[in-house]
Amino acid sequence: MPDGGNAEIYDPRKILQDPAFKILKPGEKPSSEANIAAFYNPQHEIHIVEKPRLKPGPGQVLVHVRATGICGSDVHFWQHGRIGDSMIVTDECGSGHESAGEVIEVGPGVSQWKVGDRVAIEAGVPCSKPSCDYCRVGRYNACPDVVFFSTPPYHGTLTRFHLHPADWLHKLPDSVSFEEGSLCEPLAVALAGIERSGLRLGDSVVICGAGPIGLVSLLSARAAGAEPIVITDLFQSRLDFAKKLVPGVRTVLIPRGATPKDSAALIKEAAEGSVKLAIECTGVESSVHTAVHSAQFGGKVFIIGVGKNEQLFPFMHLSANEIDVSFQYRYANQYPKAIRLVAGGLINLKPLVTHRFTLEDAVAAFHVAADPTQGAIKVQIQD
Ligand SMILES: NC(=O)c1ccc[n+]([C@@H]2O[C@H](COP(=O)([O-])OP(=O)(O)OC[C@H]3O[C@@H](n4cnc5c(N)ncnc54)[C@H](O)[C@@H]3O)[C@@H](O)[C@H]2O)c1
Ligand SMILES: OC[C@H](O)C(O)[C@@H](O)CO
Ligand SMILES: [Zn+2]
Ligand SMILES: [Zn+2]
Repeated sequence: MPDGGNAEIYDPRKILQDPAFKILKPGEKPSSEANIAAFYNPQHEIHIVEKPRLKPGPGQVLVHVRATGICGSDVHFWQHGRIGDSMIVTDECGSGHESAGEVIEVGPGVSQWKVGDRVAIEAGVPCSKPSCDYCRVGRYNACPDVVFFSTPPYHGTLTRFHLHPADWLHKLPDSVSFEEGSLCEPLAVALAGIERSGLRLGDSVVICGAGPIGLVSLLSARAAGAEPIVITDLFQSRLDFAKKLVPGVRTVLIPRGATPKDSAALIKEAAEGSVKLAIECTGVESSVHTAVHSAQFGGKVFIIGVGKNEQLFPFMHLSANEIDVSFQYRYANQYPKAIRLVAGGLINLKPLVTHRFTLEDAVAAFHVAADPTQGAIKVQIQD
């Protein structure tokens, strides 16, 4: 953990060492109004904890978190204890980074927020120092000192009261619910991808994977004017969900064990040709290859999904077809745009929430999110 700045202010050890920090036993009732949260640990346990309700310091705001979505990465950290080589669960760690809530207290020097304001919480807080090249040029998702709440060691926003820097909250208009505000986080991922992919009106697109990220990418690609749009998945139920969400989308069920070339042939048949842009939202090697074989000469494969550390690439096919490959790492500068698109009615996130739980029942919510047979798209925890 880097020293100084946000890393020191949001030092996770302070909460773990606070006498008010307590892990509740299964079934144990928290005291009413306690600052409860869902934490996981290196033993792959998940539980409700009580933690201190901190006072906002200079430049900080205390938010009553009203809605939080469970992301696949929250489930992954709980069940597998790590993502890649750098994000490793080594202690009790708070989950959740898709959140929106209500300002309940402001710290000294905070003038832009008042009690009662409704906000979306941007979970990645970069250092913002002028000496940081990435922060200075606005590519702050690359800040080496970023505090990303819920990525170990930093505790997440799935808690009743969350302390946040005032500059990294975004106002929600009255027409945008807390639920939609929290969904602006995965939407920000998709919007960053759409922006950097260079998608233009009328471009043909395939989206590989119809999970939450594929679905918000679908909504974004539709709003950006892509046509036709094909979406793939291994599960018909996910494709049916996509079709309900965007009736004009063309769906392709990827047969288990099919070669990427065969899968790409199905996509090309559905799209009536090779596509200009393939947005990969699984991170699975065979799906990345399928995306590559679906793209036209001079097209692009834009990879949002994350997966195995090392993957093979169809090198000569990419080379002989001048196919560009790009990646997305989280997002920068997308929240205001996400909120405008939702408020303006261009993107409707509401149907994505399939399950709702109270904060006290967050552990049950995680079990539903982790069990594919439950058919959840987005599980939300509301308080
Ligand atoms: N780049 C980023 O900053 C960023 C941010 C958030 C999430 N992600 C990643 O995006 C990916 C998608 O996230 P999600 O929450 O939608 O995950 P998810 O697991 O819910 O959805 C993935 C979907 O892909 C489908 N799938 C799996 N293999 C497939 C294949 N071979 N062909 C077609 N479909 C296939 C699955 O059935 C599932 O419906 C994950 O890898 C996640 O870690 C990346
Ligand atoms: O939505 C943001 C992502 O889930 C995060 O990057 C996470 O996967 C790792 O920190
Ligand atoms: Zn996430
Ligand atoms: Zn920085």
